Amino acid sequence: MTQPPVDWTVRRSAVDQRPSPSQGRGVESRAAILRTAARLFSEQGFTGTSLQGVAEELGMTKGVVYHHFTNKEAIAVAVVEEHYARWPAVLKEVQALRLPPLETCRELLDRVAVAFHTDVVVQAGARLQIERTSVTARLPVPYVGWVELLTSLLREARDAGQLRAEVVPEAAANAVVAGFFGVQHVSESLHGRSDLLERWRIMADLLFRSFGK
Ligand SMILES: CCC[C@@H]1OCC(CO)=C1C(=O)O
Repeated sequence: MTQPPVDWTVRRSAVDQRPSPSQGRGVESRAAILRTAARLFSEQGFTGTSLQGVAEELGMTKGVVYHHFTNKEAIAVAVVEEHYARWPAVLKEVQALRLPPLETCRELLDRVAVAFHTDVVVQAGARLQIERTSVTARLPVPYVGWVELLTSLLREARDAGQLRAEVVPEAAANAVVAGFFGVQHVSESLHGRSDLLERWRIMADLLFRSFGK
């Protein structure tokens, strides 16, 4: 059974979001602004990044940036939205492998770990969520999409007889989300995510071996 589409619906912020351009140079400019802002947010944080700084990095005027985004908060919301927008395609790729549910969980998060290791938009989204109280706009609610999806997958694993009898799918899903979040945060804080994949492998082995029969 394929999982219901995860509700990664973004809770639209209070920030006025300009409509995304539909074609041509506008699309490229908006994408370039997001990539550059993501790099600066990831390196310097939300308060350490200015819209002026994003424009200067791109060799653009502030006016061009304002054409796409009403303010720095709107850029931050768009970056976090792009962070979450990565996951449905990863889920679809893994589902196409038609693995058993527990292996689908593991494979999915192994690929998400690679994205946290290499994708600056994913990295920026994670940092902005940690700094969310400094972002004066309503960011998407963190973690809940993953808890929902992993609970669904682990219920399938239970129903397929893959889980030990005492493993409660929702509790296990929350443990996986907390474990993944913690591993990527510790790796980023101590080693700039250089050892993220190894740290995740160790955590995932412990978690998934404790779930399985
Ligand atoms: C997959 C674990 C949860 C994930 O880890 C970092 C982060 C950023 O907030 C997450 C999220 O909001 O879903």
